[in-house]
Amino acid sequence: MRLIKEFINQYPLQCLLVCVSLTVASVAEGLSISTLLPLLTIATNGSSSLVSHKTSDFLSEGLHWLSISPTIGTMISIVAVGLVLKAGLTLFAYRQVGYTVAAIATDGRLNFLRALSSSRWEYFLSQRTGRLSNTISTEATNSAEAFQSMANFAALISQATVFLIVALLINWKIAALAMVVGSLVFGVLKIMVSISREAGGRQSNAFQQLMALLTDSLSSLKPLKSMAREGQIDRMLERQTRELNSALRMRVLAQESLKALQELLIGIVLIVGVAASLLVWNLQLSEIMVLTIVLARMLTRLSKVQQEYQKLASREAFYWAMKEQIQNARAAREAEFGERKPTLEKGVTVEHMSFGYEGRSVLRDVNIEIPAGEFTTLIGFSGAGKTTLIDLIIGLLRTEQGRILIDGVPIDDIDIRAWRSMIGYVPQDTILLNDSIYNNVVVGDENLSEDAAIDALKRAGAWDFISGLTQGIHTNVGEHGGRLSGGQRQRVVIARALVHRPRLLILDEATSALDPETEAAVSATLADLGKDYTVLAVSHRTALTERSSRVYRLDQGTARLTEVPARASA
Ligand SMILES: Nc1ncnc2c1ncn2[C@@H]1O[C@H](COP(=O)(O)OP(=O)(O)OP(=O)(O)O)[C@@H](O)[C@H]1O
Repeated sequence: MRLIKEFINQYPLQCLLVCVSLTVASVAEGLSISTLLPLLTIATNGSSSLVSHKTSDFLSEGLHWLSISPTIGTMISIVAVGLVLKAGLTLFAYRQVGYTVAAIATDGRLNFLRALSSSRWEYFLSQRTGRLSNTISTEATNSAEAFQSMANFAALISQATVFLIVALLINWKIAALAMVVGSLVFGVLKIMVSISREAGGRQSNAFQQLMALLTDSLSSLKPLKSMAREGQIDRMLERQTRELNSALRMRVLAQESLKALQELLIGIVLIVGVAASLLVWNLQLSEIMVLTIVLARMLTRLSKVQQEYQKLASREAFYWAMKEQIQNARAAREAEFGERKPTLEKGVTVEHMSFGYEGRSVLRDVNIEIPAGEFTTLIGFSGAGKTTLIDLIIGLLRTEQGRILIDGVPIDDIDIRAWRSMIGYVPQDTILLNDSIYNNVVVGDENLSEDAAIDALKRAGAWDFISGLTQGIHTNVGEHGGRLSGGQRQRVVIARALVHRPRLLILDEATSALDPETEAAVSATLADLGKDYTVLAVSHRTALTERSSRVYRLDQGTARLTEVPARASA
């Protein structure tokens, strides 16, 4: 099976440790069981008909070689040591399995997150949020649990093999016959494994669709509910949920049918075997009893092997789905930039820049200057390409048609992460984390102190309202920042953009989601920041255009310098 090979390649040491300890554990168990038979023989004063001579001979030769006499005490000790060894090794193996399961889930999640954060911006935008969270949760968990199934599968195979050897030592003809009939039974039931694998694939797919749909719907639920149009979403969600339910039912049916049929067929095999042994081969009842016990255990283990294989098959789909997500994100990796450290003493120049999405032209021969230390504003109709131009300056988008120069150095030659770390970006949508104001400003950066956050909040004009809160900077902002007003949220986002002391401040319609009064107040704060930073703003607010030394209007894909910044409007 492909997944088993994959796990062996990815986690060779863990697989080896698990495999060796499970095998030795099974041998230890086999040794205890084979010792039980001669022990019974001795205990029943030599009624050797209970076991074959081979089993006793094999054991007594071993004991003789070790210079140990085969007394009841020795035998009991061997049984006890075998059982303790088995328990210890099984514990060791399954502890290793548990650690590996956790490692597979963690590695999968981290690999996916790293690949995603290094992917091209266009690729990231094309992903559905629900699909991404499904990879992190359901697919990562099920992929890891597939390893658990693989370990159970290996443990059961080694136990079944040991029971088979014991059975062969007792009566090889009957053991071989049971193996042949058992194999036929499992061959017939293979179809259930295929059904499970198919159901696992359907389930993985249905989960992906449901999570993607759910996330998309939740974000647009309010307007749809307000217009009483949520019914369509309900119907789509219901359809996906029913599809998931149907896949789950199929998986359960296949699993339960397999168990029930296995039990039935194993029972029939044993009854027919006992009847044939008595009537055809005329074996003694005691020998038949021992064989029945050993063979029943062997067949039960084999049936569980098939059940574990079935679980492995149904979890496999999740592993490959996650792997595909990681590979796709890696294939969409951002192209390499250069290594030159950026400076911003003179400014940013955009020269003859053209850009389009999927062959559709958006920017045509754009030329603009963003002088260092000055306030530059972009205006233009919705869809004119203002955000696209900003994304090109940040290096989120790339084009070979035209150049962006940072202090005269082409952006392609620059260490792009160093360049981005010189940027403070304030977007239109203020999505805050459900966390404290402080954590929303520093966003996990341990190098940023509380003093730095307070300083940034003061510069963003947020300190007045924060100092009035009981918990101050440690106040939780609620889901999506719902405990703050729109203006307060936006000021926290501005502080986030200022806290790492950027050189270039990019304001992408940073005030347009606010009501006029708040917009005017926040715009005044932003205009004031123009004293200390190089600013590139997308805005039609007079407060910002008035503050600008240059205003470019983007129209029909081209940028023109407008002459009356103060009156600029779309
Ligand atoms: N990821 C994308 N894939 C395909 N087309 C896109 C993508 N992003 C933007 N576009 C298209 O490019 C054009 C310019 O979009 P852009 O967001 O740059 O405009 P804008 O001037 O910032 O608009 P607005 O003022 O409404 O934010 C639009 O027609 C938009 O549909």
